[in-house]
Amino acid sequence: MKQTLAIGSDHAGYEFKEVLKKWLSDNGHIVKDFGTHSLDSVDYPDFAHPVASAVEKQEFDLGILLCGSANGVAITANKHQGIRAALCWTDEIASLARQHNNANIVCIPARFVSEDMAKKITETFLSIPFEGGRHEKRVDKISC
Ligand SMILES: O=C(CO)[C@H](O)[C@H](O)[C@H](O)COP(=O)(O)O
Repeated sequence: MKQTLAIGSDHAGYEFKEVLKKWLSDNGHIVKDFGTHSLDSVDYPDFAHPVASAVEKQEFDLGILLCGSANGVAITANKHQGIRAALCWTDEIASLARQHNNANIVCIPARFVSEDMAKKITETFLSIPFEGGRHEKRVDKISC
């Protein structure tokens, strides 16, 4: 299924962001790049907040964020009420983030996964649906 995607990173995730952006576009997805646009050192919240806001406003189906460990972008994105950002370092974790948590932003630790794994994580995150059922009420209880 072709989807609309918001993508962003800091300098540590920049190279993988460029790879993922082209690969996703080549596969028919609509991808908006919220930066960063070079390897120059930047601050991850400056990119994680705009991606999270856009996904929260439902301007995009899903979001993709990258930084070195993915902790910075995940912590930032999860400040947004409508966001469930999941730190994913394997495709199995990415699958569970969708199936059980209905995550709407995948956070990829660019300094700790291969390019191939970053693609597998992304592909899985975009294709696996939320299971609902017993997970529905748990996800509903997240907001405070
Ligand atoms: O925010 C992070 C960790 O929580 C990210 O991994 C950043 O990419 C990292 O902190 C950047 O580190 P650098 O030494 O400034 O390149």
